[in-house]
Amino acid sequence: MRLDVVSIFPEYLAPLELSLIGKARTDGLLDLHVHGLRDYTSDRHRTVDDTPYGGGAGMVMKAEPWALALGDIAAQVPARRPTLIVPSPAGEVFNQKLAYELAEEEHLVFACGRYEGIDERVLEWAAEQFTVRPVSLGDYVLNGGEVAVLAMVEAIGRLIPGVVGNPESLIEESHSDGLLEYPVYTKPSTWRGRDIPEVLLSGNHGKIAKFRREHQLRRTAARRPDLIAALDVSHFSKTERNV
Ligand SMILES: Nc1cc(-c2ccc3ccn(Cc4ccccc4)c3c2)n[nH]1
Repeated sequence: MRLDVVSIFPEYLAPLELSLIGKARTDGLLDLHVHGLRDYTSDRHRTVDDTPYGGGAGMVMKAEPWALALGDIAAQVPARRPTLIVPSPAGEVFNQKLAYELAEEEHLVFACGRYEGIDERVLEWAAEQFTVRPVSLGDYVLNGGEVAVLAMVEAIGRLIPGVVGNPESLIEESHSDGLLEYPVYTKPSTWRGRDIPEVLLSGNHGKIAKFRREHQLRRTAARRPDLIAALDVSHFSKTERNV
């Protein structure tokens, strides 16, 4: 997968050189390029923003540098129609389902806005050669798109085959089956007077699976009842429907 990120703070994306995503890049599983938007300006001050039409506080990102940057990227990779992800408070909310969907794409481009956002005409112009998707990280306000891109690239990148060492770990984690994950424990079995659930020492894999499933259901019901409501009844066994 090819990924391009455009930002006025390219150094903000440095964490993507670390850990699993960094290794995936050196292994050639992810082809990630970060671009500085100011490289697509032509004035002495490398201007990327201006005052908003209609008035109001703050500044808006000018369209031309974005069109030059995105046009350059699209020309570099004559792939199938790239998907342009535009982090925005006004976007569809990112979740594991969208992460899986985007992990299937050949080429993702991320446009990190700042200030009060990007001139809307950029998204209209980009729709000619990109599939444009405004995406929110959640219902809270950030100062720009970079943090959202770090989160999305990690969530998407780890789903690419070969990035995560043991693909089985992708199956049991939170949200992969619509439920939150069960509690996990490791040595020592007694820690500061606290024991782990005895069943986990039993070696009885059926009982352990049952314990874990029950705790997924309890944890999800307690912390995220909205996820329970969203699940189809076929997701639950007959006994679980009465939990
Ligand atoms: N989930 C989520 C995403 C964002 C986000 C994404 C990109 C940008 C670019 C500028 N801002 C600042 C901003 C704050 C409020 C209203 C308009 C712009 C951004 C915020 N906030 N929260």
